[in-house]
Amino acid sequence: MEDRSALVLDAVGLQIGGARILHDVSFEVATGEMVGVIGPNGAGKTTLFNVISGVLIPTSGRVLLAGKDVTSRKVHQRARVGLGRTFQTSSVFPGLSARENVRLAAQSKLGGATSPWRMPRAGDEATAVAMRCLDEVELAHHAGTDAGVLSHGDKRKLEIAMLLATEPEVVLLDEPMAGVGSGDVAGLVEVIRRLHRSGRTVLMVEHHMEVLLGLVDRVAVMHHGELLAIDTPKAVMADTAVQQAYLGETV
Ligand SMILES: Nc1ncnc2c1ncn2[C@@H]1O[C@H](COP(=O)(O)OP(=O)(O)OP(=O)(O)O)[C@@H](O)[C@H]1O
Repeated sequence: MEDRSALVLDAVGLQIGGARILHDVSFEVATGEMVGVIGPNGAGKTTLFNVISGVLIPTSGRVLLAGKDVTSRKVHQRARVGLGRTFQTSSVFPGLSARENVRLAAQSKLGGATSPWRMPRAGDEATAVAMRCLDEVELAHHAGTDAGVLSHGDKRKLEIAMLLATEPEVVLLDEPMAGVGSGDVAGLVEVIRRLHRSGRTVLMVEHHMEVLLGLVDRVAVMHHGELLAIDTPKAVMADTAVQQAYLGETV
């Protein structure tokens, strides 16, 4: 399976001081697959994302992206191999329009220069990419709107558009539903579903269980820094070890 895997975690461990934060985590995500990551508070989900994206370097084990060992590579180097990530907290520039936000992300991919008058052609191309990405997340009608006044749901869509502008093959979504009003959930779910249908590989941490279970192909369950289970949503929810881990919490 390794050669058709977009992402491989091979016995990944992270020790900080005396604390064992991740222990022997191994799983593979196939190209085009969507996998959800769940687990009780403090289970290690964010740390796992940090290890995959290069924010943290594991103290043992390997991380492979598209077959390449990226274990010791930095965040921007992993981006070059096709990894993109959104964060729990909003990363948009509130005083810039939605289009400008995506255009800057596109420009960073197209050649680094963020000054539009120095690279007019790249600027035009970046604007075209920005409009295409905004369209993909159903936000084209807000292209000229300041990002700061968008609803939480639209800000999340904008972050996904900014991510798409960097053309990632593997997309990490960190709690995309966090802070999103109930009226915006369905639209955002549709955008994430479309990301998946377009052939991208998606890994998503999400506390909104109903949303997650309805979207993903498989669910990875973290508990005390270990991978407790990885299977279809139905099989995972029927797993007694998983139910035990969530005892006292709502699954
Ligand atoms: N830099 C650090 N030093 C020491 N302990 C840490 C560090 N970072 C995280 N931890 C601990 O590692 C564990 C896993 O944290 P992590 O944030 O990855 O969990 P999580 O599953 O994302 O939790 P939540 O659902 O609450 O966001 C927690 O017990 C946390 O306190």
